[in-house]
Amino acid sequence: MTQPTSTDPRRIHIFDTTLRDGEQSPGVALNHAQKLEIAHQLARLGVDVIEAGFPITSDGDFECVSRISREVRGPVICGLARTARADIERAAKALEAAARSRIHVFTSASKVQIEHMLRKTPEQVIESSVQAVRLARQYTDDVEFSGQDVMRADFDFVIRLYREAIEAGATVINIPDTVGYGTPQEYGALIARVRDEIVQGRNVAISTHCHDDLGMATANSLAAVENGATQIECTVNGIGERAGNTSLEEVVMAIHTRRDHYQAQTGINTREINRVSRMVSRLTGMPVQPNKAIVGENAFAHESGIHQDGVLKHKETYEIMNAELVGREAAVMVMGKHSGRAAFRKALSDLGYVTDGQNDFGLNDEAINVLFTRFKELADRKGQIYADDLRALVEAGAEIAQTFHLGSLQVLSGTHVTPTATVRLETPDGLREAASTGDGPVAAAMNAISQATGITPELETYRLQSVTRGNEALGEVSAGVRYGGMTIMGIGLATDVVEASARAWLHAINQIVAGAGKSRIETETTV
Ligand SMILES: CC(=O)SCCNC(=O)CCNC(=O)[C@H](O)C(C)(C)COP(=O)(O)OP(=O)(O)OC[C@H]1O[C@@H](n2cnc3c(N)ncnc32)[C@H](O)[C@@H]1OP(=O)(O)O
Ligand SMILES: CC(C)C(=O)C(=O)O
Repeated sequence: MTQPTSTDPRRIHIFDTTLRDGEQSPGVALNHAQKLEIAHQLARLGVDVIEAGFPITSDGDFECVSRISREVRGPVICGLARTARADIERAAKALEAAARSRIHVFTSASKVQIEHMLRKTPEQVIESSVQAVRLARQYTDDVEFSGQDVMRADFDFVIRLYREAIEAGATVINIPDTVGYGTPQEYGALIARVRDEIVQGRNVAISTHCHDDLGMATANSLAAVENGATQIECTVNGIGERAGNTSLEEVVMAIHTRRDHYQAQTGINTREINRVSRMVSRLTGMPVQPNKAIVGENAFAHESGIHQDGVLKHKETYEIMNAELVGREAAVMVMGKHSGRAAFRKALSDLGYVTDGQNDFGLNDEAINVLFTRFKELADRKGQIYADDLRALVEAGAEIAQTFHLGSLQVLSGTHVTPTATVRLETPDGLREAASTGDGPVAAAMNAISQATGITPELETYRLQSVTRGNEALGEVSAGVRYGGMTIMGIGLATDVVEASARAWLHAINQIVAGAGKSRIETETTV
């Protein structure tokens, strides 16, 4: 076996407590099948330890830890226990079938918890902890010891408590900031003290267990790594009691991405991170916030034109890690009102409308500019623009040179008024305006356009469908018209169905103009 050298990165063990502390999230209760599914995925992810449950809690929890012990191979399987004999014996029983098992014994370290919750003296806490660790060691060589709430405890007492636990046989000492009170500097300093005063020279691992009450769980865990911790307790998506625990994905990717700084590595197969995140979110019913680091929907998305342009030119301008590395698709360009021409062009190219600058669909630079203006108008109203929106946009508007552009449309309609529409069209020769009534707002808009253009086709077919998602979905109108012996299909697209109808009508008229020639329009306009 190769001996590690002093320059090898330190190995940080990932202790996953999604199934124990994570399940303590208010409202979450996983059944056996769900826990087993998550445990198998955690094994694929490559965590070092799975805290499978707290077996004394219920027969169900006991049975679940037993099943995971029987069926999941790879990680150490751990069960939680208070310092009570019954808890330890129950945990030991549940872990019997595990290939490698750990009993995790915990007490309390802070004055407030010792006095008001345990109702013991500090000496009694030390005594019961020593007894508990010794008992646990009768069942396994791997015993973890925790004193809850260390960051609000007297640090001299913490040092005494942990020294006694190590003497009694604890092999991992976990330093929990149970209520998320510590700052990175304070927590790091305590870990350094534990390392220097009681762990130095012994085969005992220092572990972190941080809560996110002040949003510092990840920073605190990493501060501990900088000061000698070699195990991080964490949960997928950071779920857990109250504001949750340290996020597994955050610490793992921080250590990976900043290995220059931490000089450390984990055994996690990072490509499984996204899968486990989605699984835990689905099974717990806890959605992941979109801006959540690493696993949030927006974590690898770029929406603003300047960022999109930068990323298209060189990914590293705005990315510190590859999305593929955590099992996600390459960075996504979200098309919206902040997007610029570079991203718009790329999106059209991805959809096959522009290839290597060549123009397969009649999309020359001018056409792209026209579409881009239309895209911005749509984005202002609709927010996010999806691929289907872009397809519809191109197919509705790009293939012909438009003589008439819809400048504005106003429609008055209701239960006791005659529907009336006023349109303003932009043409190469200036503005044209007209107003008209109709049986409904759509007919009024079409009549007004016909008046303004001087072209009145006959409407043969009319179809309205929603082409995209959400409340602000684009409506696409296909209007089949007859004019001069020809059937022409006009397509119109807008979030407003009357506007989509007007655009379809105008699209058909523009095709008529393109086919018939300018003199014909002028003639008809004067009629
Ligand atoms: C920070 C953490 O996440 S710790 C883990 C928290 N997780 C859970 O509590 C989930 C599972 N819990 C349960 O199902 C129950 O609380 C049980 C089964 C553990 C205990 O249930 P009960 O016997 O009804 O006790 P109850 O929950 O009301 O009170 C907890 C008892 O444990 C004692 N206790 C708390 N921590 C410890 C400890 N580390 N060691 C020994 N006793 C402890 C309390 O002092 C209290 O004892 P008391 O009843 O003599 O006052
Ligand atoms: C059991 C301990 C480690 C715990 O969950 C905490 O202190 O938050």
